[in-house]
Parts: sequence; C-alpha cells; structure tokens
Amino acid sequence: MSGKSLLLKVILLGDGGVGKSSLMNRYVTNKFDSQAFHTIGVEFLNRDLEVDGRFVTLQIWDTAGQERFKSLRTPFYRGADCCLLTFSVDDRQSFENLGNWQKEFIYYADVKDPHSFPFVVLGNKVDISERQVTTEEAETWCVENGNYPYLETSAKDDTNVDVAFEQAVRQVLAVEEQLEHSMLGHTIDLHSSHKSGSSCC
Ligand SMILES: Nc1nc2c(ncn2[C@@H]2O[C@H](COP(=O)(O)OP(=O)(O)OP(=O)(O)O)[C@@H](O)[C@H]2O)c(=O)[nH]1
Ligand SMILES: [Mg+2]
Repeated sequence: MSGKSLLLKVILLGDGGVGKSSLMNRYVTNKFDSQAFHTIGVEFLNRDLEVDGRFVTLQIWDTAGQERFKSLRTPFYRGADCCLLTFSVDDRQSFENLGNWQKEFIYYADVKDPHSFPFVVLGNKVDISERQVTTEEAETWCVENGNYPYLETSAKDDTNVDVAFEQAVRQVLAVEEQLEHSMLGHTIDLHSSHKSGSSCC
C-alpha cells in the first residue's frame, strides 16, 4: 500500500467479556478463541483497508474492560479518532453500562466536542439465541445518545466484523468532511460580510 495511507486510531471499549479482543482478533487475524483470556491493560493491532477509495491503516486498540484495570487503560484514550462502544447482546448489564463507557472515553480522551465525536455501537455475540437486549432497544439507545450507527456482530461466526470496522472509518471520514465544509462555510461567510460591510460605509 502506498505511503499516502491515512492512519486512524480506533479504540474498543466495553465491559469485560463482551468480546472486544475477539472482534479485533477476528478482524486482523481471522481467528477466534473460545477460551480467550481477559485483557490486562491494552493491546493493539494494525490492518490496512480501503474504504470508498481511501487507503487507511487502522490501528485498533483493544482495552481491558474489567473495572480493576481502569487506570491501565484510560491513558490510551487520547488521540483516538473513533470509539467502538461494545456490549454483548446476551448480557444486559453490559448494555446498561454503555453510557458509563461513553462518559469515561469523553473524559479521559479529553474530547473537545463530544456531540460530533464519531462513536459506533456494537452489539456482539449475536450467534447466541438467548438474548437479553433487543435490536430495537439498542437502536433506541443509539438514537437518544448521539445518533450513532449500530451494528450487531459475532466474532465467533464472523458476522458483520469487517462491516463494523469499515463503519468506524466511514464515521471518521464523515466527521472530517463536515468539519471541512463548516470551515469552507466560515470562509464564505467572512467574505460575504466583508462585502456587505463595504457597501454600507
Ligand atoms: N458466542 C460468542 N462468544 C464470543 C464472541 N466474542 C467473544 N466470545 C467469547 O466471550 C469470551 C470473552 O471474549 P473476549 O474477547 O476475551 O472479551 P473482552 O471484551 O476482550 O474481555 P476483557 O478483555 O476482559 O475486557 C471469550 O470466551 C470469547 O470466546 C461471540 O461473538 N460469540
Ligand atoms: Mg479482551
């Protein structure tokens, strides 16, 4: 891949055991371990991809979801371009904790404008039929908390895993584009106010 590749840092957050490491490993190495160990601190892996004609190197940061590792993970939030808020559809508590993960990220990443930050929500383990969270509930949470994209994934069955990471890239690119547009808008506004100013004096 050429040197023009855009480097994006994406961070996976969510309760211990929801499948963050499994999603990252499925995406980067196409492997799944049914006996995975809890993560301690953070780990990261890179994968190159092309999204809508843009070459991107995705640096995926996988964090430890267990509360006791909080101080080990939070220093790595800064500089993230996108945050994947992850829960497991068979674990109600992990869904109810999404808001805490969102807050923790905004605080420690020191996000200046939380309303425009690109979050994506993932409901993992959809291969399990005994669900505790419905698709509708999750979609409602996403609409009410920032209008985030919602994807249901399975690291085990490889369902929607590629789509989830591509969506993360699209979210970042969309926010960048909006910023560029608004900056362009400011330039035009300044120019037109200057014009009208000159006509009145
Ligand atoms: N059925 C099913 N099991 C999964 C899936 N993803 C992960 N698991 C299993 O769930 C357990 C926890 O997965 P991890 O990927 O280690 O979870 P984690 O979110 O990284 O957990 P922490 O590192 O403690 O934060 C492991 O036994 C996985 O094999 C999935 O999509 N379906
Ligand atoms: Mg893990």
